[in-house]
Amino acid sequence: MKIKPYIPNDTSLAYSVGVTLDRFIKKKQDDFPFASGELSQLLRDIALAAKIVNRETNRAGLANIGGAFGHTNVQGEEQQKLDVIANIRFTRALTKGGEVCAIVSEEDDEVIDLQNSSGKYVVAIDPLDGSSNIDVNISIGTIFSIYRRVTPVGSPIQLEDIMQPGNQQVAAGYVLYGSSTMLVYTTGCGVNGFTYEQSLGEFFLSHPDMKAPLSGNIYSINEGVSNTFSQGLSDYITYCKSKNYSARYIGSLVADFHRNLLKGGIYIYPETKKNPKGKLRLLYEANALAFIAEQAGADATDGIQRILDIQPTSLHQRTPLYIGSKSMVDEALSFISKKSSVQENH
Ligand SMILES: O=P(O)(O)OC[C@H]1O[C@](O)(COP(=O)(O)O)[C@@H](O)[C@@H]1O
Ligand SMILES: [Mg+2]
Ligand SMILES: [Mg+2]
Repeated sequence: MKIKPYIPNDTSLAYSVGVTLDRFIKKKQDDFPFASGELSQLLRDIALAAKIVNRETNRAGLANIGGAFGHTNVQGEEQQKLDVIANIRFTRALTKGGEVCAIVSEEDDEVIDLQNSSGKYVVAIDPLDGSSNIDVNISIGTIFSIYRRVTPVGSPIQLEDIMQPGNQQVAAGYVLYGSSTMLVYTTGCGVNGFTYEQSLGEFFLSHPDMKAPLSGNIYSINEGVSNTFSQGLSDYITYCKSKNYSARYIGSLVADFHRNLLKGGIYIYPETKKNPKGKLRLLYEANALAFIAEQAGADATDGIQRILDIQPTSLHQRTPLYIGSKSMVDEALSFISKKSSVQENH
């Protein structure tokens, strides 16, 4: 019996499809000899729910799942049907996956206790980000943060399991439902992006080891509320214009963040009259993107401190957010801190 070693056949007849998310997760897990596979399974559960939500977003217009759901969430925002559908899909996948003990969701007033005595992880999630763009076919997303619970597995969920600062995240990421669907995540060892190949039902590694440019020329801010900006921030926007930076604002945090992460830029959602503490939520929007940003060499602050060092005090608390290329965040901070110190002295 003849045995021959396998020699990879790189013929263009059968080009390599690339590394699937599953294989990538498995390989990363092998890098950690003591890894038990639970986090890997949790990431796979999130990917599965993302595929289902991707299918729903693609056919939102056809399947009567566009439009308002007719209920207001704890933020006082009118829920869209797709907000509710995405929330159900992710909660169900995380429950069935068996690795999670509690979920904090934008769409649920309270912590969801999964009564899973073996669940090690807590997930904070924005099931559908950019809800105002659902019905107009503009990119939307999902944002997630993963923490290890701090109280013993099997014991009742405690506040300290939930109210952990962002620097305690063990993983975080987002899904972007755009012209293509991508899943981008970090476990604290760099950032990797995967593109969804619909016909194969698989995410493939398309953006290995993502690094944000240190500077850029894109600024993303809703200038529609500029009359409530601090003087320092107004001066910074004037400065951006004087530098001929491009103004780009999609109104979907995930999409604006993703573009700036790839091209270099800054996204700002400041304190405004309507949202004196900013609009975006710390636990399931800012923390996840701040972890990704820092892992890709970018920065994230609330204008005063590192987002990841903020100690949460309430589930749906909001925070101002300045996130993006390092030198641009530094620039913005130099403007806002200068003015606020001037105002303080006067
Ligand atoms: O319309 P505004 O005030 O500019 O706010 C847009 C921001 O609000 C959000 O839609 C808030 O997120 P949700 O859609 O998850 O509630 C962000 O995605 C976006 O960046
Ligand atoms: Mg959101
Ligand atoms: Mg949302």
